[in-house]
Amino acid sequence: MMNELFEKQMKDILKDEYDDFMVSLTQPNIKAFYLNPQKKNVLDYLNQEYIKPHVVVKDGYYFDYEHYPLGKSPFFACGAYYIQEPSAMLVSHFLDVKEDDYILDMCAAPGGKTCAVASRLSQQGLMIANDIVSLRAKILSENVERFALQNTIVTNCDPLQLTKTLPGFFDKIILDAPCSGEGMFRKNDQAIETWSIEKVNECAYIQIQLLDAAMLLLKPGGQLIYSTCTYNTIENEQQIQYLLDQYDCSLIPLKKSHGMMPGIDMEEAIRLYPHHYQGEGHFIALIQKHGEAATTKVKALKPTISKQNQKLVQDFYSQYLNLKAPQYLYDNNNHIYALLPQFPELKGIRVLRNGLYLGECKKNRFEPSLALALTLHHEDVKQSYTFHENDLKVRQYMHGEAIEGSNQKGYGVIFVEDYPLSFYKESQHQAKNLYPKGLRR
Ligand SMILES: C[S@@+](CC[C@H](N)C(=O)[O-])C[C@H]1O[C@@H](n2cnc3c(N)ncnc32)[C@H](O)[C@@H]1O
Repeated sequence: MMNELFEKQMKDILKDEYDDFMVSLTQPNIKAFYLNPQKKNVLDYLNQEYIKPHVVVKDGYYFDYEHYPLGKSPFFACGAYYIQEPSAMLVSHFLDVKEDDYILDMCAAPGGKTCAVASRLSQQGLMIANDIVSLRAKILSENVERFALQNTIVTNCDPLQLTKTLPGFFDKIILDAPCSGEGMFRKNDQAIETWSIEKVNECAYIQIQLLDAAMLLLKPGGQLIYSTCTYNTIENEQQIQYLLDQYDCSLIPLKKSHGMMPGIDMEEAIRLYPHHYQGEGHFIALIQKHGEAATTKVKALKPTISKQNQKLVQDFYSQYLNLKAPQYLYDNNNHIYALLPQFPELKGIRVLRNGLYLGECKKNRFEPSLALALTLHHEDVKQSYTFHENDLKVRQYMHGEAIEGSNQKGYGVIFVEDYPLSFYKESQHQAKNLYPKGLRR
């Protein structure tokens, strides 16, 4: 049952379009995905019959999830694509990403925008993806791993904490704010049930704190993209107006097409309604912070690793990979990460992932991680098994079974077509399963 206050609000906003809007809420929602630019030729392996290019997002596609459940394909587990709602995709689409930008995704879980944007950055760029809720930050971290991102740090904190450590540090900030979720009513019945005007006001209060924090964290000359999946003006245009009144900044106009509507008395912003645009409800605004860009110096995170653990990692690389071990290693209680030199020290902040997690040193050996496997190519590994997408062995492996082997003893990688799925460990003609228990199905 729709809330009467919500209905009145939507009538005020939409006027004679209100009935069309209500009809659109009874129609099925639309699923979409975008390709991982780090994984080549993925489209060649997908069934074109069930996918259709997104109207504006490069490498974005709609798909027929009833007939083609892409979330269940092993390609999904290989990080070949990310499944994301087609309106949400526009946020990263409208952010002008430079390869070496330093970017913060303040409210990042489960990671739809983080993965889209960080996969467009080079190894000189940096993404810090944060979420305040620890369980959600963990899911974010798993998605960052699946997408094979090496330039990304995952944190779990109140973004206000970051303002002390990294003021004026970021070229771009994504603030996909927690909101009252009116735009999700078609997708999620719970969103309807939990809506109230009190919730709108609570969200607006948190959004203001986050916007103030974002302005502190942003470099002069940097850009902030703000989005919500809700329709009321309190959480949208009024928040942007607050920024324009309080800070030296302006709106960058977003190009509208395919039924994207302007903000209310705010032409530069975008409103998405399901009766106009193929996707759920959304609001997006892009803000330019004025001022001369200056480089903020922050303390870099120092690589630290014992000689013994470094040797274990190097021995693993020379024995099993055709790659040199990464230069900057960081040892957190025998869990080894590959840092990039631009990673800042984040004292007092809960960090879940400091760049690429390589694996664990234990009992005088190095055990490689899934995260490392997911970054590899055929030519990077000394031994491997490659299967077609529909090969029963892939299903068996993902289920946790060992598979019959014919390679040398030791570690290798299972590939599904061109994409790594997991390490295995061979002994006695068996490729033992190293697919993490939590992911088996
Ligand atoms: C709309 S969702 C983000 C979706 C995400 N950007 C994506 O594209 O996958 C909002 C997120 O904000 C988080 N959140 C709520 N309050 C927050 C706060 N004060 N600081 C940071 N994150 C917060 C929630 O846990 C939730 O994961």
